[in-house]
Amino acid sequence: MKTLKDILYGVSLSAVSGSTSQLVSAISFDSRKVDADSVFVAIKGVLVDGHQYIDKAIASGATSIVCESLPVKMVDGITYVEVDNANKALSIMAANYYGNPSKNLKLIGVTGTNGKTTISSLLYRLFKKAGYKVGLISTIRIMVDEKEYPTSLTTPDALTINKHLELMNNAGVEFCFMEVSSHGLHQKRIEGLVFEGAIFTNLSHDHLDYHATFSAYRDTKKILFDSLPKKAFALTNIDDKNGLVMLQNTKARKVTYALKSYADYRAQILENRFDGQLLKIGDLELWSKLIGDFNAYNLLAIYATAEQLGLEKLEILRLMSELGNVEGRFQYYRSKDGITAIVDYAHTPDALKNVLDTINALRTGNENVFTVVGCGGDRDKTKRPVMGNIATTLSNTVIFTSDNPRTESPSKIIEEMEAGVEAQNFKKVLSIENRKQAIKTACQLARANDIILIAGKGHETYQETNGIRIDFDDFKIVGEFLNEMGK
Ligand SMILES: CC(=O)N[C@H]1[C@@H](OP(=O)(O)OP(=O)(O)OC[C@H]2O[C@@H](n3ccc(=O)[nH]c3=O)[C@H](O)[C@@H]2O)O[C@H](CO)[C@@H](O)[C@@H]1O[C@H](C)C(=O)N[C@@H](C)C(=O)N[C@H](CCC(=O)O)C(=O)O
Ligand SMILES: Nc1ncnc2c1ncn2[C@@H]1O[C@H](COP(=O)(O)OP(=O)(O)OP(=O)(O)O)[C@@H](O)[C@H]1O
Ligand SMILES: N[C@H](CCC[C@H](N)C(=O)O)C(=O)O
Ligand SMILES: [Mg+2]
Repeated sequence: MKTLKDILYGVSLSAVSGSTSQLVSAISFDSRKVDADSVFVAIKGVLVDGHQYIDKAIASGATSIVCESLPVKMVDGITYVEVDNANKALSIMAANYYGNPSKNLKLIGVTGTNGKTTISSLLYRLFKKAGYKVGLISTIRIMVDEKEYPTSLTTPDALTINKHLELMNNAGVEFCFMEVSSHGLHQKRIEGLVFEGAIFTNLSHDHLDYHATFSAYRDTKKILFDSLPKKAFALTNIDDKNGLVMLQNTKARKVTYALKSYADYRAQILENRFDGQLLKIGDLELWSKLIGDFNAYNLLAIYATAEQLGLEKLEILRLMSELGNVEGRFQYYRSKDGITAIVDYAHTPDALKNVLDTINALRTGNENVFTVVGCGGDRDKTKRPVMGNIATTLSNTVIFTSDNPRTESPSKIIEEMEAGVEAQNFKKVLSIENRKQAIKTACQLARANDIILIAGKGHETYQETNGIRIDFDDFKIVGEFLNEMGK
């Protein structure tokens, strides 16, 4: 066990009342999960202020408190520590508690609006194929080499991150690829981690409910690059207009990638087909099973990262040619009649446009494109009309439906999506609240060789309404309907 003093190493303290030499059994930031002899960190959250639960934490066994303002009435025998930023303190404490595990492996953070899961998951697979022990912290899962752990956030809280990094240390993991979300950065979940490199994918409209402005959202992403040490690499996509912004204040080695601009790593798309694409990377060629221009960017970022981490060029390309799709990212099913059903996690305007552009570019004749799409409840409302507009502009028929309504009214969300539809496209729209019914209708309407895109939920296996999750799997459902209908 460590002492409170050891755990607080590196945290800037503004006041201390009581002894810090006591042993600490655990750290908690939730009064409902406090162990005896633990330290409770009071966080000012989005919904409530953790400071109001300090006494409850003490009643449950906490013997020390870390908070942003000392309570007026302090309990005898309890140590109180005041800090400027409790989120930041929690993360540094978590790293200390678990023995700073990020220092014992090469940790690479991936940030940006879209592409984080794709890039980190494929880098995990590539390094596994190259024979290394590898870790992954992603939206879909956490992997400690070959052992899988469930996760519910893209970037988990600092205790969860460091706990799994310690497991990775114990398993001899050399490289860990981790998604770094803007919420994670803003809430300082990654403070105290030491990165070997960072990757920026792109920046587009998302989470503007949480970050007040687009520039605030951008500056949050930049924190990852600002915090890199000198020996790390900072890899950025300079075809994105915010790509260079990420490099402005970094101490790390600056490395760029692009398809359209002059960059350290360049690629050209030579051929794009439904079963893959041919890319020219530098003066070498790569046939990849991943399709779409957006995946060309992801593949180039993967190639550049692998090279920055010391893998050999030809070996990287050989391993990359074996990589297939990540679950729920352009995952497709071909029916007996040649209907293609694509399940994709596009839940932002940019992702939806990219996926539909990719589909339209691959159409060879007069196939119809049916899009089934919704927008999440309790999430950025401003993206709803924009996604409604994109879906109807780029498809022949659109079925607006529900995607995790959470505490909002599903019909209200659909109305907000409909508000973005241009008059000439009204005739293309059907609105069916029940997602299963919406998918069934698309299957009924589709004729041989048509294309059905089911967007927004990707790998998710549930639909969440008012805190209740029911099993729901787009990919399984669409396959079953097409099969049942004998199409
Ligand atoms: C909006 C948001 O990011 N919320 C995260 C935040 O919770 P919060 O600030 O709302 O917490 P709160 O409920 O206000 O409580 C404040 C504090 O009081 C404590 N508390 C509360 C009640 C009580 O009885 N006792 C007690 O001690 C809480 O434990 C907390 O420490 O901190 C929690 C602990 O780390 C997170 O679990 C929680 O994620 C929620 C579940 C969430 O849905 N987050 C999403 C939006 C998110 O983070 N998404 C990103 C981005 C995904 C993407 O890029 O698309 C992600 O990284 O997943
Ligand atoms: N490089 C890219 N540029 C634009 N769109 C992309 C890119 N890569 C993937 N997409 C699209 O965005 C969707 C989400 O991709 P992915 O899950 O890799 O992103 P993410 O950044 O992890 O998202 P999240 O923020 O939810 O964790 C994909 O299903 C695809 O439609
Ligand atoms: N990580 C994202 C995923 C959104 C996916 C979509 N299916 C939704 O539920 O809104 C979020 O929590 O905002
Ligand atoms: Mg992700």
